[in-house]
Amino acid sequence: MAVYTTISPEALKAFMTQYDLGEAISCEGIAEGVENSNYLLATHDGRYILTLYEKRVKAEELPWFLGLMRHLASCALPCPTPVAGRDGESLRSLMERPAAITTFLLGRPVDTITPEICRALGKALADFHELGRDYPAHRPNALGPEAWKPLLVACGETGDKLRPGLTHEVSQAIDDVVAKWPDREKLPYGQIHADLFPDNVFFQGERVSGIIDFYFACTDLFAYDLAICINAWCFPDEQRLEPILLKALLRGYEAGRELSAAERQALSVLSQGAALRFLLTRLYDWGHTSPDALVTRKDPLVYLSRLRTLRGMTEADFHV
Ligand SMILES: Nc1ncnc2c1ncn2[C@@H]1O[C@H](COP(=O)(O)OP(=O)(O)OP(=O)(O)O)[C@@H](O)[C@H]1O
Ligand SMILES: N[C@@H](CCO)C(=O)O
Repeated sequence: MAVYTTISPEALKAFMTQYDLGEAISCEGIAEGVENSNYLLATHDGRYILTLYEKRVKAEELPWFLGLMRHLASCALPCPTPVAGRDGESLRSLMERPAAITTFLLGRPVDTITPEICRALGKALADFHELGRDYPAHRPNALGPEAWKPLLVACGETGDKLRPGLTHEVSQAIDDVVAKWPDREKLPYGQIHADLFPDNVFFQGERVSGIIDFYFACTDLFAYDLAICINAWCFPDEQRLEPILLKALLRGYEAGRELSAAERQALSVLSQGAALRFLLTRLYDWGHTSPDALVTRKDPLVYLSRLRTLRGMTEADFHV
């Protein structure tokens, strides 16, 4: 569930007077998602998403995220566009939370990941990177390699309680991956989504019809974004990387942007880094979310299995 903040009818009515969208006909909480409170808002004008930003998203960073969405949508990438009120502002406040209305996108996340789906996803990711080049604003990746050790420390004993020896294993993996991490200046970088998981991509048939959830987006290596997708889309189960899905993802990506030899070579270590990033944030949430909270905690150990698989692979395995 992700409705942390309930909106009173009076507050919604007053909020809507700031827009040219007509009155709200309905405003229903959306169960999916974990970070923010999302509502499906119907007005006489159509359907929209109303988001109240909660804990993890910093209010001062919202203009960067909304600006990126606005920029990419204006370049015809299928992503939500922030809707401006009469005063031209799209970021405002509701129920004492930062809030914004964005456009509604058609389509659904896929139930089954196929090579065709991975190919389409890869092309959409390359489009994201290419179109983002004209968005000059910079946002450092707050969950990049420098963040991993402090995050592991902040997890305390959660890791070892979940799987004895986990903290030591992850600590060693961090040291190893950080030592091999590519120099950012040597690989192409720009705006990346950084959380392009299957629940954040809508499809109509085999066509990508929506990319949502921009709140981890940042300025980082393009190939790292691809490495995140390898983790999230190419493992049909906890630990088996399916080469056919990997090949389709890379081919799809290269239909939009060619990878350099250095990027190909870096995919192995970048994929291990991506596995570490999601293992660590899931572990942190595991230890910091009470089991009776209304949020479903995501299993960190899936990413331990993936990390192990990726550490057993060679650079050549990514030359599919
Ligand atoms: N622009 C949109 N058009 C249609 N549906 C949307 C849109 N944005 C969000 N949704 C719906 O709301 C759900 C939750 O959105 P989202 O994934 O952004 O939640 P979140 O809590 O902000 O992020 P997270 O996935 O990181 O927890 C989505 O699964 C989708 O069903
Ligand atoms: N995609 C993340 C959740 C937060 O965006 C995960 O699966 O761990």
